[in-house]
Amino acid sequence: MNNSKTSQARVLVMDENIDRAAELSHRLRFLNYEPMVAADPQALQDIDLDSGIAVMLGDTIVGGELETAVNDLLSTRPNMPVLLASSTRDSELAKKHGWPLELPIRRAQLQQLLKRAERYDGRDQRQRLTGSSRTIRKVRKMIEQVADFDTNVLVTGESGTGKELVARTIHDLSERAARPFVPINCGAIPPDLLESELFGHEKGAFTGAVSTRVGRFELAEGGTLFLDEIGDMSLPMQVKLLRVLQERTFERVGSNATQHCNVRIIAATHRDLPAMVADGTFREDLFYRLNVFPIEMPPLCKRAADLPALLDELLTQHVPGSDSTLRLTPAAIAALARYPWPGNIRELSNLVERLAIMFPKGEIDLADLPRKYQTAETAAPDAGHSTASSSVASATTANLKQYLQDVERDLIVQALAATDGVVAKAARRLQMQRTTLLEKINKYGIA
Ligand SMILES: Nc1ncnc2c1ncn2[C@@H]1O[C@H](COP(=O)(O)OP(=O)(O)OP(=O)(O)O)[C@@H](O)[C@H]1O
Repeated sequence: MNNSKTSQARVLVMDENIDRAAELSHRLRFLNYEPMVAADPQALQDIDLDSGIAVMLGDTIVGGELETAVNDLLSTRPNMPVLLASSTRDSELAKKHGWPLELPIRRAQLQQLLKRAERYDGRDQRQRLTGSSRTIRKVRKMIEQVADFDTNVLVTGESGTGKELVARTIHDLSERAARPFVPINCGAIPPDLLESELFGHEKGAFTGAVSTRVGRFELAEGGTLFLDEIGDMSLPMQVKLLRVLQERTFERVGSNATQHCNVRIIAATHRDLPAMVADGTFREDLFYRLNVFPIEMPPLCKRAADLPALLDELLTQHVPGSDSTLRLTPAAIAALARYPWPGNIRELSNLVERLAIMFPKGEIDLADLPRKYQTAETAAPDAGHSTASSSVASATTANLKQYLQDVERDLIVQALAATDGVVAKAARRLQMQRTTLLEKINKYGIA
């Protein structure tokens, strides 16, 4: 039976395998989508691409002419969702745009991804979790796995690693996307005010309650409530929260009227909750309620391979006008890759914002960076962090060779992508000899 959609969304099917494309088109029609098949770049040009389209690729496409055509297409339509067959995941295309689609295609997965792609189309991609390192790919996969369930999620990780972004992405990909995403920082609100913030209050419920106020649970009705810094919540408040999670009901402060709520909970903390449970400062029952699906965000120093992509992303965010020529030299990027980043992506974002003000155009070289970023060795003490950051720094030093190789490989891939694979141009961009670049391309097995 067809689904109940009234207007048909277009799905561009790109596959050099004609039989498979035909079979997929048949399935798409059955699911009430309008398939348009392109088996080569010429066919792609003949297709009317005005309406929102989800793009799907067969596994033979990457590296071929179609990939170039698709890249051209996506350069003018950065919000277009792309469903990619599994064996293409390592390509630049997959890293930038793709949502993995397993082959052979199963109807349930296809339907789920198409629904998600329809919801996603047109959304601001700046909020996407940038990066293609192994850890971040794993996080992305977990987000996709859990998004469609109402399961409670606990996101852990150091401050500034992107925990809130993870929560928003889960919400955006979920069936609740059209309803509110309501964040609250439990650590920033005085304990005696947190209850009324969460549940609201009636007029006159306490001194200062001059009018009735709706709480965050009510504001988030039908959507997602993001409880940031949950580890900072007082024990009495933990008891109250536990009750809402168990019974899905609450009362405004000063009211006897019980209200039902339909809210998905995502909590986050930089604290070690199991240790807090052990020393009695966090309730074990609440911990288990929240920790149904844990996601751990890696610190930036463990995601060296993502640094160039994050810099690109943050430059786009902080530099007004997408045609800016501002970029960092390889030497500057290499220095940033050595830095331990105790403040994680937030610190990186602040730095990029500052650089974008100081150098609105052109190249930012090593000497242009604030001093503490120029060499990792001087960075750790300057950063004012104690044991945690020194251990991060020593771990970084131990992996320095691998770390720098990851960054070098990424820079080469980016330079090649930016110069359409012309090695001589890429070499100029990277300020290295063409022969050296060829050696490195060989060494890293870059296709
Ligand atoms: N993968 C990413 N790509 C681009 N920007 C990111 C990414 N992750 C985080 N950011 C940016 O870094 C900043 C910090 O992220 P976020 O607030 O989600 O971190 P957090 O872990 O929730 O921090 P805290 O624990 O301090 O609340 C934000 O400006 C966010 O947009």
